[in-house]
Amino acid sequence: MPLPILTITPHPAIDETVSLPSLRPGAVNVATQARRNAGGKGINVASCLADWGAPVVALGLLGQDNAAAFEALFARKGIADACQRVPGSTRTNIKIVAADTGDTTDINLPGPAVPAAAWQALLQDVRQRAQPGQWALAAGSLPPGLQTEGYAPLLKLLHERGARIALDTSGAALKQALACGVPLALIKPNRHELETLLGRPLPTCTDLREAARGLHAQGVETVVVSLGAQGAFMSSPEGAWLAAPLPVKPVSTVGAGDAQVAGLLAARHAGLDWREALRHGVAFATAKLKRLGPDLPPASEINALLQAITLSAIPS
Ligand SMILES: Nc1ncnc2c1ncn2[C@@H]1O[C@H](COP(=O)(O)OP(=O)(O)O)[C@@H](O)[C@H]1O
Ligand SMILES: O=P(O)(O)OC[C@H]1O[C@](O)(COP(=O)(O)O)[C@@H](O)[C@@H]1O
Repeated sequence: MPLPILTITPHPAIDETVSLPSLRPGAVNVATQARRNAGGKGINVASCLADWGAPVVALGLLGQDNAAAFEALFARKGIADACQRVPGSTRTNIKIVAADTGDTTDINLPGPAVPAAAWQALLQDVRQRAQPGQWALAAGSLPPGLQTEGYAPLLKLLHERGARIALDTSGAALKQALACGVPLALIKPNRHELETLLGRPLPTCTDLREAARGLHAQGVETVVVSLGAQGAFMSSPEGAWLAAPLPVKPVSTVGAGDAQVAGLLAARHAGLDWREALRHGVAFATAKLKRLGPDLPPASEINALLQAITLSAIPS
């Protein structure tokens, strides 16, 4: 029985997606529809992994007053629910999808402050569950109460337990996590997040290659940079590649990055190499772009996308 993938989401969200014909700031905007679903980075990754058939345990911190949407998602997909419940409600993040431009505008709110005891309980649970060689993903921003110490205690714990650590976060949380010196198997910033981290623009593949070299020197095994409509870049111990985007008219870009992380993890969990992992990442993300919410289409659709992906090797 393969070890399940652990996803750890300290700051989940209910995503409220509001569809508009066009977004006019400062005016009255009349929506054509709205939908709410359980989300947040590690939750979305768990959801895609479960759709693909990979075993997954969701850890994190859920507000006890509106946990039902998450519980329903976990039950529907057979995701093991190991989330701590904290006082209050999980935050709601607003996603505005404008039909005319195809752009999505994200308004992400802060969740309730996390009591120290809930974070300690989460760390204790991770200590008991994580096994040598097991894939564990820490994902998303950090809620009020956790921003000072950041991801460091969690990453140190996972490293002590011998887990293979993937991290998908941004801003100060990413900077702090890299500074704590724990070796990471995978990070997946988007281009903007990596530019913010390094404080310089990274417009070309050469710039991305150079940036990845610096991250490898800091103990990051593989760096995947999602490039939106330009595809995705990977620098790994097996080589560096640029994956061309597949032609798609996105229904919403929310969760595309999370689907990409799920594809990367699904492939590595199945014993595939990094090159195949990049292909799975792009296929999952492309499939996700075609739909709202946290679900992937059936495996047959993903497999068809996998056949269409082209990778170009980037010389070192
Ligand atoms: N407009 C698009 N056309 C084709 N592929 C896209 C498009 N937008 C995103 N993707 C795919 O989805 C992946 C993740 O999207 P991206 O927006 O970069 O992630 P994030 O949500 O983390 O910012 C990209 O690497 C790419 O493969
Ligand atoms: O953890 P953060 O950075 O606050 O972001 C949370 C938001 O990101 C999402 O996980 C989507 O992320 P991606 O579009 O990068 O895949 C939403 O479900 C959620 O509202």
